[in-house]
This record gives sequence, structure tokens and C-alpha cells, in this order.
Amino acid sequence: MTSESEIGPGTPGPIFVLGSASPARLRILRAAGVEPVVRVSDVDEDALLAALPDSTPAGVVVAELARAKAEAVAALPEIAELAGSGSAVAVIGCDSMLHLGGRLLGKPHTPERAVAQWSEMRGRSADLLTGHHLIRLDRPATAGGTSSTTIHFAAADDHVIERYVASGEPLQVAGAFTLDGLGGWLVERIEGDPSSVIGIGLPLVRTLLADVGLSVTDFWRH
Ligand SMILES: Nc1nc2c(ncn2[C@H]2C[C@H](O)[C@@H](COP(=O)(O)OP(=O)(O)OP(=O)(O)O)O2)c(=O)[nH]1
Repeated sequence: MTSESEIGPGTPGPIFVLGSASPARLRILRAAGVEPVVRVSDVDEDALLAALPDSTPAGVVVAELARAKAEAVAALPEIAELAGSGSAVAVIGCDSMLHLGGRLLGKPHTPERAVAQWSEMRGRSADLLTGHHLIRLDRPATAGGTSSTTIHFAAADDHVIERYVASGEPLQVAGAFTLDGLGGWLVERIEGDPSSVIGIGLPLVRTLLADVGLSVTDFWRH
């Protein structure tokens, strides 16, 4: 769990708020020169999914979840008040799911579901979708988008799948795999942006920041 960074008077320069509990998203941003303020949304993703019509396109589903997370964090009192801080303030929410065989899959949570999912996806390809929603607070504007990266999975044998699931890693990540962990042994290749697969698509966030009048370089700590 990441610690929630302190903010307040004297917080230097533009403020990037990551509305996510994901250590992967935080790691991606830090490695890319951004030290975000972290706040976790309390969005009930299952309830939101249940409320969406079955006909909702997969890219819209993850975009709607991302929007709900960003809006929940932007509404937190200590975040909302940043609008008057004199700094540029961007809040981002994200949501990743795997689009496999026409179904949208989140985190498997149980070993049984992870094994079943790997038995279906091994040797095949699927699209990892990550919805993004950006809210600028100091000069109200929003921008959103969904990145899609095609993942080509290895034709892993039962033993490897069982050992991978037993590691626990696939249970708490969208699509039951990681690109940057043990799962890396089981991804043959990808077509698209690797950061999107891990949790936040840097090239897309760069364009979303531009859409709300900000440059990604404003947030670089280097
Ligand atoms: N390290 C790593 N994590 C991954 C990868 N693919 C997916 N994930 C993680 C990132 C997210 O933490 C999680 C996707 O689930 P969600 O989009 O619902 O986010 P999560 O519930 O973790 O946090 P949030 O809802 O944003 O507070 O799966 C990967 O390739 N590498």
C-alpha cells in the first residue's frame, strides 16, 4: 500500500494527483519523473459495472470506471481546495481490464479463477484496456481516453500456470498477469504502449494533459 503524500501550503509547483491505490501506477509515474500526491478513491467498481448496460463497449466501461475514480478523488476536501492554491492541479483516475473472447476481465482474486483464465488465454492474444480520466482543478477542464494494448500470451503448460498462480501475483492484477513481474515470462510480445499494460499509459496521459492546457514537462521532477 502506498503512503498518502502530504500536501498543503507551500506544496511546490504543479500538483499531479494519482487517484489510485495501485503501487504499479505509482511506480510508473515515479520512474517517469513525476512524484504524485496519492489519494485512493472509494468507488464501488462492482456496483458501477452492474449499473452499466450490457451493451456498453469495453473501452467505455474502463473509461467510466476511471472517470468515477478521478471524480471521487477530485471531490475530496483536501484535493478540491487545491483549486485555489495558485498551482496547476491535475487529478487522474485509471482502470485496467483484459478484453478476452468478448469478455472484460478484472482481477481474478482466487487461484481457481486465475487458473481457469490462464487455461483460456494461453497461446492466444487479448487486449489490455486501460481507461484514463484527467480532471484539471485550477482551470476547470477534463479529458479522458482508453488505451488498448494487444498481449500475445505464451502457450504455457499446466505446471507453469499452476506455479505462477501459486505465486499469488496474478490474483490481484487485471488480466491475471503482469508485464514487469513473474508474468513477463509468459508474455511473448505486445502491440502498443507497455506503460498502459502496467497501469497508466504515459503517452496517453501526455496528450490528456495537453488537452487541458498543461505540459507533462511541468510535472517532471528532474
Ligand atoms: N505491476 C503490474 N501491475 C499490473 C499489470 N497489469 C495490471 N496491473 C495492476 C495495475 C492495477 O493495480 C490493477 C488493475 O486494477 P484496477 O485498474 O482496478 O486498479 P486497482 O484496483 O489496483 O487500483 P485503483 O482502483 O486505481 O485504486 O492491476 C502489470 O503488467 N504489471
